[in-house]
Amino acid sequence: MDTANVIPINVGHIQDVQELNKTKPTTIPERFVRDVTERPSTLDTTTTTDDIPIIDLSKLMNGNDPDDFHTEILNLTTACQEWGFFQVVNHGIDLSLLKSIEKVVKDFFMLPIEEKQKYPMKPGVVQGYGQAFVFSEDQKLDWCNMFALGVEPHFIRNPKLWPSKPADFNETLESYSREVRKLCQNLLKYIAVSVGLKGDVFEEMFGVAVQAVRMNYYPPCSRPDLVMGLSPHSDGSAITVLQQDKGSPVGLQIFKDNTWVPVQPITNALVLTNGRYRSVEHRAVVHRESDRLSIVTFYAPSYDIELEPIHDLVDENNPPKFRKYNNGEYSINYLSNKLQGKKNLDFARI
Ligand SMILES: O=C(O)CCC(=O)C(=O)O
Ligand SMILES: [Fe+2]
Repeated sequence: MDTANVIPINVGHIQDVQELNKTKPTTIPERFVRDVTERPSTLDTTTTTDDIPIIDLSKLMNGNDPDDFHTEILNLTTACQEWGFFQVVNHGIDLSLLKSIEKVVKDFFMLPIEEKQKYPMKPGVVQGYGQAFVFSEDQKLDWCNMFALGVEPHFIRNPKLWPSKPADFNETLESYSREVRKLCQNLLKYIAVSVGLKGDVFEEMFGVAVQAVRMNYYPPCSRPDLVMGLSPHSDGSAITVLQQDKGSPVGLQIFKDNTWVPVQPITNALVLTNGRYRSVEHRAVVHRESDRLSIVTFYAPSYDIELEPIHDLVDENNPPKFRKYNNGEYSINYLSNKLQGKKNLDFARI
């Protein structure tokens, strides 16, 4: 996952936004101020959160009521086809575990900067504490601190980056990641079914799936209109599960029908289906007074897997839109470029 050894880069000084915020700056440093066309107000939203699809996983898992199952599969199809995104309820993960992970992650971000800097995200590397996806000195910075860790399989972990404080961080992240992994596997099963494939098609295709977590902390900003919490992008994973705290009333936004729609969710984003299901473009904005935390799990095929559109979804009327590619090469490409809308898909687009 680390690309530092391959590409020599100069990212300049990256200010820590929490520390910056503590100084109550009267003006926002230039490096965070977005060009007018990239500010949060562009293409602002009229759609409301109520429209965002909600999937009740228990209706799919229980299998008690065939009508419920069928309706929910149709909901899933619409969600993946038209949104590339949905919220999941009755997902089976203990609420106490969701609260515990939120607490340890928040406690981590509240540690003194010296403590957090024991786990630095080096330039061009995606694990550790800092800002990912920064590759040049003149690139604008996001109003966000990140802490990212590889979780599974074990060889992607950098044990030196797993923090010793708060004391129960590692154990909680392990339990949480186990549960989220099961959720990803279940969602992928029903996503396969929703597109007319066998439930285990992704599990077989993925090999030993890669799982990573990125924790994002967005402090308040006196000029939320000028900065971006997280630049617009779509994720590089097969499926993403996003948990966010109730901190700020604004935060995650998804791009739909040319507007940015705000969300309060657990979510996902998808590839592999020859464009039939799309991954949603999304971004995060920040708030004048409230902070916000998100915990994002990325679940993706093994790096050594060759991926291509599923044959059953390709025919003369639907020719392949993506070439066959190695997922490790795709991941390196994704992680060594700044976040830029859906540009990452150009890597494999025909
Ligand atoms: O904080 C959020 O809501 C968005 C996070 C996100 O999109 C990511 O980490 O990829
Ligand atoms: Fe994302």
